Amino acid sequence: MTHYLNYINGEWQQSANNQKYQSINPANTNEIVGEVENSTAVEVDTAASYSHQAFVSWKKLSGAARGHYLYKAADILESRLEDIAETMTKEMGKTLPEAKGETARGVAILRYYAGEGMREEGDVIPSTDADALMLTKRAPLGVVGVITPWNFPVAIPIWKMAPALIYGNTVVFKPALEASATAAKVIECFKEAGLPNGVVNMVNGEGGEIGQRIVDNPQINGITFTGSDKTGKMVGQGALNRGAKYQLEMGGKNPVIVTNDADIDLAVEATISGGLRSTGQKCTATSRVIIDEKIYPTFKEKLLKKVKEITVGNGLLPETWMGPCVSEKQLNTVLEYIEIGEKEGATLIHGGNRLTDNGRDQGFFVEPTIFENVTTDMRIAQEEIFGPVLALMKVKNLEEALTIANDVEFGLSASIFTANIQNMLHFIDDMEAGMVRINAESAGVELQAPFGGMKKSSSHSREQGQAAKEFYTNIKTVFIKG
Ligand SMILES: NC(=O)C1=CN([C@@H]2O[C@H](COP(=O)(O)OP(=O)(O)OC[C@H]3O[C@@H](n4cnc5c(N)ncnc54)[C@H](OP(=O)(O)O)[C@@H]3O)[C@@H](O)[C@H]2O)C=CC1
Ligand SMILES: O=C(O)CCC(=O)C(=O)O
Repeated sequence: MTHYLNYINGEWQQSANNQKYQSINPANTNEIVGEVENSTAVEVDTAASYSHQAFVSWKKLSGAARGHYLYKAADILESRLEDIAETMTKEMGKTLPEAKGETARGVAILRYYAGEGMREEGDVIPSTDADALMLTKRAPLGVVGVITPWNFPVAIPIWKMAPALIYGNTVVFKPALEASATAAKVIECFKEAGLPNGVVNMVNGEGGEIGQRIVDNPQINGITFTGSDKTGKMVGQGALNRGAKYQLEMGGKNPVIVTNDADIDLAVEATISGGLRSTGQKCTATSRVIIDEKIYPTFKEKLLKKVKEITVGNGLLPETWMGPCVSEKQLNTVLEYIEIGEKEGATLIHGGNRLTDNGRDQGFFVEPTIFENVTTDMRIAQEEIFGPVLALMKVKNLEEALTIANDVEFGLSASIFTANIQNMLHFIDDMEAGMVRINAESAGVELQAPFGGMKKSSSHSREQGQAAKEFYTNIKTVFIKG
């Protein structure tokens, strides 16, 4: 078992309280993947203080110089892709191909933002004074607190830290405990890329202690968070109270609409991939499948046939298609929602059980689960489950499908499967979601495009691509008169 320390001011450091957290393998709870510090608020304050000092010279570097460090970190991450992906699979359960894909995405994100150091950062705006020059330029926020979940332990920290750094901010990072060993391996890449001391810091520990102190520490000027709706609200309120800038990415209840002219095989593939890959633990995962009644029987039959072929097991095994839930807590949440669905009167047509046979008794495995006769008022149609559970809903036409699709508090991602251009245009205009996808699954994010949701899914900000600049910088309007 490897022990990972906090990373503060360029050094691996122990927490003063000497308490540890053990990160276990959700496919085999006998295996401890790593041990990290279970730190206190004191370490956050120390990290924030060094980060604040490092900011002074980091922001003075040219964008190209900062980009150089990110290119180096990308190369190191790429050279360790196999090891980091394997740690991810062992630590949070997603299959090895998915973990490798995510780590490769981390490399690509680092390179994208490294290049950003050489791109334009403002506009020239005509002044009403003919003798003046008016322009905008970007100023970094200062120290940025990065609070991340366990479901994308490489991609999410990197899509937050890389833009923070390239625009001249320094970072105090708190990864989710369930993915803390993977996070430490990512931080090793930054260390070995030679970033100046204090520019990137990582403090491990519980959200209520470490995350909360990031929210409250006055030296932290901006906070970026991905996670649950409940915690996100607290983070946003805490930041607002002390005037820190904040950005929140939270839940989803993402629909896929299948119209009567859709390519049914394609829609079935996308429903399975979007809803069940990563064991349904994506904020962009499909959870509601809204199907035209004319094709409903065919769609259902094809879906069931394919879902029955899914192999559930340890994500390191080549034959596994779906890994375990990340933790016992998450497994219990999923099982609880399955019970709620049955009590509410939905019909369970596949799955619904924990899997303990064939050596799976030491893991948090659950069957891929499908309900039908789900109505929009049910909790399984309204609340984020974050597990491999699909709710089938039958509708008469696209109008009804859109009404149901929009009848939730979330608005992150949504898909439609149709061959009709009018249906596509109607969906693009009237679907209340930050990402609308046509003939493609609801999950899936491209690093160069804005990512974020409407309604309760986000703080109405966007991450990734050029959109990241809006959060990690402040605009300065400059007026120069000769
Ligand atoms: N949008 C998304 O991508 C995600 C959504 N979720 C949703 O959230 C549910 C619960 O998952 P969970 O992991 O508990 O999500 P949380 O929102 O609790 O965790 C996300 C991050 O916030 C930290 N955190 C916890 N409490 C606080 C706090 N008071 N102040 C600041 N930071 C805090 C966590 O730390 P730590 O966990 O280490 O204590 C973790 O790093 C899931 O079932 C799912 O519905 C979960 C993960 C990702
Ligand atoms: O779909 C993806 O690749 C990213 C989803 C995501 O950001 C999340 O689940 O938190």
